[in-house]
Amino acid sequence: MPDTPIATDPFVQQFFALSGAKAGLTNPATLDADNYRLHAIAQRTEQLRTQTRHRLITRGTDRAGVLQQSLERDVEVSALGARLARLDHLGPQDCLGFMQTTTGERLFIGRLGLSDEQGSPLMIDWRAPAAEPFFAATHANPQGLVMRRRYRWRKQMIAGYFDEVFDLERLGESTSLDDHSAFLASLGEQRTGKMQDVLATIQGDQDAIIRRPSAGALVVDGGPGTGKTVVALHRAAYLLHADARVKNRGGRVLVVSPHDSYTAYVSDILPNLGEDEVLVSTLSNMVSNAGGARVETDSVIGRIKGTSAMVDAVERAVRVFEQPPAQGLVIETPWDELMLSPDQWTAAVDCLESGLDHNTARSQLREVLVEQLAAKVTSEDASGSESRHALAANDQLDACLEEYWPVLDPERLLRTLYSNAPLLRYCARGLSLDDIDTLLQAETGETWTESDLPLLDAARALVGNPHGEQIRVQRAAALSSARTLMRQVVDDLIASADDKEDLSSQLMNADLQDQLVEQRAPEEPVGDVSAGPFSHVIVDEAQDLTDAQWAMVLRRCPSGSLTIVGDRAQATAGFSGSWAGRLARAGIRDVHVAALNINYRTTAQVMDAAATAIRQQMPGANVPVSVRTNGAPVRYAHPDELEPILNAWLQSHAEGVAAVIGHDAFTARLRVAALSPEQAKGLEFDLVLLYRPERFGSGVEGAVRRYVSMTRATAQLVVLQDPDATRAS
Ligand SMILES: Nc1ncnc2c1ncn2[C@@H]1O[C@H](COP(=O)(O)OP(=O)(O)OP(=O)(O)O)[C@@H](O)[C@H]1O
Repeated sequence: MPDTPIATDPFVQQFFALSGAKAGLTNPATLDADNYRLHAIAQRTEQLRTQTRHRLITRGTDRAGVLQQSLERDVEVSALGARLARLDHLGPQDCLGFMQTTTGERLFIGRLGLSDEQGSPLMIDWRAPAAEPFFAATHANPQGLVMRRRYRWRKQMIAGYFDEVFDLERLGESTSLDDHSAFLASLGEQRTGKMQDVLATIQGDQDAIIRRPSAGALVVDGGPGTGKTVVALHRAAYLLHADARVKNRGGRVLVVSPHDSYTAYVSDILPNLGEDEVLVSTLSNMVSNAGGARVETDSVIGRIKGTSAMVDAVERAVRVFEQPPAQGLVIETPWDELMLSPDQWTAAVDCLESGLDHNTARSQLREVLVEQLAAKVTSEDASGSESRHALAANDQLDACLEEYWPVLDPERLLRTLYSNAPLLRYCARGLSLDDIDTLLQAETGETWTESDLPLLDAARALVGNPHGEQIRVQRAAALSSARTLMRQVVDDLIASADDKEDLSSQLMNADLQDQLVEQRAPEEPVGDVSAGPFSHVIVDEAQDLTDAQWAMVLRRCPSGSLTIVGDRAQATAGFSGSWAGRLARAGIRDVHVAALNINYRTTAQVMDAAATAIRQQMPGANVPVSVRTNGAPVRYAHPDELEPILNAWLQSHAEGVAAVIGHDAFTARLRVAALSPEQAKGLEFDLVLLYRPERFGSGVEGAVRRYVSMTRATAQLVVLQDPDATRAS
């Protein structure tokens, strides 16, 4: 569509409310074309909203005739409802900016795509291939662009914009050359406690990672503040929209978060990108009904429970309860004594579907054994269905199953494994004898700890629901009686209908009857959504996952399509070696690594101090380069000065957020968080106060805690330490 400058047109809405230097430098007439397009977007979205609302009302009140039409109407009404919900959130503020190509075209880019009535694009969806140069063009490779403009929206108005020019000769009048300075200034803006929306300013190296195909395992490796989380979340939205493999596998994406504060911190980003369905969750929260797990305070126990040897031990423990009888068994029936030999038992087990959990396999095993035994009853004694019926209720067969394939409860199995010395020694073959003894001596309280949860998850996946068989039996009985009732109702309806042929052809349709019956039967237990499977899994702060946690991730991602986001220098337990080596140990091979090297969060002053802190223990740590070179110097003060420093900052800053890290007795207050170094991972604050960092621990662990904490600061870092303590940096 042509963008005709119409500065004099009073009906064109104005979208620019520029502040600061930009306001002074910009000639309003040069923004006419922008206003015109944004106005067109506003009008078109309003038009589509009105049309959709109208159609929804008309269809919603349609009196549909035959059943088929009524089903079609319901489907359309639900689709219209979803479309209206999307349109309600769409408007000019979803326009990220535009790019001008060497052919003179201006292409506007949006969070979603939108076309005018003739089908010409008003804005192109950011994930479409045509939008790629908007993010990817660089001075070295302008990708056919003369310039690009990125908007900075505040409260439905454009408060600023960043122009980048790639071809000065072709440039018209309408740009205000500011290259990176305005973008850099925007990085220093005060934070709100929620991750900011940065889609409009995604950088070329970040964009290239976001758009990588989903197959296999991609590691995004980068230091603090390099935009790994930004990339992770935008990649989730991109893959859901544009990656055929992810869409074909059901389009379910999981983002594994390191802790609940991170989940809350990033919670606006995906909905703002139009994705409400992505599950963002900690691994602990994915183990449902575990009764609020405690933090693991014993690091040795945490290490042991995090090993793959313990995951293997859980699996071996389940197999202990699946052993065939050593001798033949006798099953008494009203007609005869039936023999069940160990070989017949094994043959029955071989008939089971593969991949079933223990308790489901038990139900199937019972059915197979009933069939096998019923075949031994002669037809003179009983019919097939009589013998099957009797065997299904046979107490001796039940007793045999209870002995050789008992119903298991995952929680009890895990507690037994922890406390039963012979069982643990038999099952935990990959653990040293010392580790086994340590585990046997450990206190197992009533509540689980976070290090138990991956093992509990393994136990649940392998064992299944202990009440599953009971539920299946009840549901089968309810379905059977509902079907009988339905048949009677159908017969009665046919007998009294005027147009018998049409009604009977619809009602006798077996699918329809099944649907109606299903609605009457007790609900199938709702599956746990966090159990997966997911078509793609993104793991943030992946450097900290234990082998047992990786097993949890892989259980939910059978395709192995993973984005693994992390920084080896931020691994609290240390991370020597490569990503490929670490991940191979967790069972992930064929790994590709993409690096991010520019730090957008922390000023050079803070980053220098943090680099010194980490390099004391890890001389080769991959420390990123800060994009913002100016900033307040790191301030060092006595711990007693915490309150005065904090209060002075709160008084002089009406907005912004602060964090006190490492002070157990400090209570969080409005705009001030109280965190441990672990809880601070992934987050950021305008002001960070590091409380007695010399107490964060020694060696690599202590250095990593200090490094992570220091690199949370976007503007000011204050280190509060005793004067005689060694400097944290
Ligand atoms: N392209 C960008 N445009 C604007 N801001 C950006 C961009 N990339 C990253 N940022 C900002 O930089 C900060 C750090 O980003 P992010 O949290 O994604 O980094 P990270 O690599 O995950 O850091 P860490 O490992 O320390 O948690 C955030 O404020 C983010 O909004």
